[in-house]
Amino acid sequence: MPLRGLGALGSHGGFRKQEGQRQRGQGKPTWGLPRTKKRLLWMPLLSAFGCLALYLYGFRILRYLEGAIPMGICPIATTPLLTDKFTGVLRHWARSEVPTCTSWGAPIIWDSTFDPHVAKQEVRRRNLTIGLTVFAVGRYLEKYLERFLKSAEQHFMVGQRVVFYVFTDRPEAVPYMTLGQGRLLRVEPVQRESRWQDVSMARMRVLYEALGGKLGQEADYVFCLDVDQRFTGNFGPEVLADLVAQLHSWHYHWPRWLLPYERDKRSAAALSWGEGDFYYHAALFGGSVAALRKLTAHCALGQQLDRERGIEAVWHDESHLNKFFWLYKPTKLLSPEFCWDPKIGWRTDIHHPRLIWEPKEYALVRN
Ligand SMILES: CC(=O)N[C@H]1[C@@H](OP(=O)(O)OP(=O)(O)OC[C@H]2O[C@@H](n3ccc(=O)[nH]c3=O)[C@H](O)[C@@H]2O)O[C@H](CO)[C@H](O)[C@@H]1O
Ligand SMILES: [Mn+2]
Repeated sequence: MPLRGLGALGSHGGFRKQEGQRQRGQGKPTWGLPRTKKRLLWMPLLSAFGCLALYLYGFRILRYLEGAIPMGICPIATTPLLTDKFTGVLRHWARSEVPTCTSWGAPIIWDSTFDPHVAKQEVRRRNLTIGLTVFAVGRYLEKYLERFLKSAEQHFMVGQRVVFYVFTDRPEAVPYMTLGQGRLLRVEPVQRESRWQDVSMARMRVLYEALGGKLGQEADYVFCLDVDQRFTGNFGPEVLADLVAQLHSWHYHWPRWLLPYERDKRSAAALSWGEGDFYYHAALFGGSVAALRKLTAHCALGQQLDRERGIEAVWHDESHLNKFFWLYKPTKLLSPEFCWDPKIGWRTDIHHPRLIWEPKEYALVRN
C-alpha cells in the first residue's frame, strides 16, 4: 500500500509541475518527453526509492513505535513496601514511566532505581563470592569468549570476590586472562554436542551438576550467561537475589498473548493462553546456589521428558526456563538494560545498557 501511495504522489507531483511550466512557456511543454513517458520514468524510480526507504527504516520505525505500547506501572500502594535485600529501599519514583515491581511483589530493577554502594557494602559485609558461568563450545570460543571475559573483568562485580567458570570442549584454547585480586577463572571441560540446540540445552544439566559440586561450594550467588554478549557498564551486586530473571529486550513491551512461549501441550515447557507473566531471556539468569539447583534440575528434566516424547520446545532451554519462572516466581527482575540488543535502536526507557548482545553470526558459529 505505501508503495502505491508514493507512486501516485510522484506522478501527481510531476503532472502539476508540467502544467505550471506550460502556462509560463505559452503552451509549449518545456520538458523534452511527453507526459505519459515521463510518468513511466518517475513511477518506477519513486517506487524503488520507497522500497529502499521501507527496507532501511521500516523495521526501525516499527520497533520505535513498539516502545510506545504501555507496560503498566507499579501501584503506588505497593511501592513503599518494596525493599530489596541487597539495595535497601528502591527509588521507584525515579522511573515512574516503567513497572518497577511485579504483581507478586518482586522488584524490577531499572537504571536509577537503586544505590549501587548499598549493595556493594552488603556483599562485602556478608563476605560473598559471586560465580559467573559461561559456555564456549565449538566456534563460539574464538568468536566471543575473549571479549566476553575482558568486559566481565572490567564491569562485572568490580571489587568483589568472583569466580568465572568457563565450560568448553577445548580447555587449552581458553585465552589467558589477568584478573584482579580475589577473582579467579576455572575452566571446566564439557562434551561437544553435534547440534547447537543441544549445546544450548545441555547447559542446564551441566550447570545442575556443577552447582552440586565445586562451583556450588565456592560461590554463594551465581549468574549464568550466554557468551555472545559483552558488558558495557557497571554490573554490580544490585542484581543479586535468590532467583533473578531477565526481561527479554525484544519482548518487554509485547502483550502477553503474543509472547513466544511453548504452546504445544505435549511439551513439559507448555504454557496455555492465560499463563505467563513476562517473557524472560535465557541469556542471563541467576540466584542463590540452592535456587539455581532447583531451576536447572527442572529445566533439564523438562528437556529430557520432551526428548523422550520426540519433541523439542520452540525456544529450547528458554521455553523451559519460562515455564519454571511461571511456576516459581523470580524474586528479582532485571530491566532490558541488563541485557540489551542494540539492533532494536533507541528507546526512551533504556537509559544505560550494561550488557549488550554481540551481532549474531550464526552462519559462522553454528554450521
Ligand atoms: C532470542 C533467542 O533467540 N533466544 C534463544 C536463542 O538464543 P541465541 O540465539 O542467543 O543462542 P546462542 O547461539 O547464543 O546459544 C546459546 C549459548 O550456548 C552456547 N553455545 C551454543 C551453541 C554452540 O555451538 N556453542 C556454544 O557455546 C553459547 O554460550 C551461546 O551463547 O537460542 C537459544 C538456544 O536455543 C535459546 O533458546 C535462547 O533463548
Ligand atoms: Mn545468545
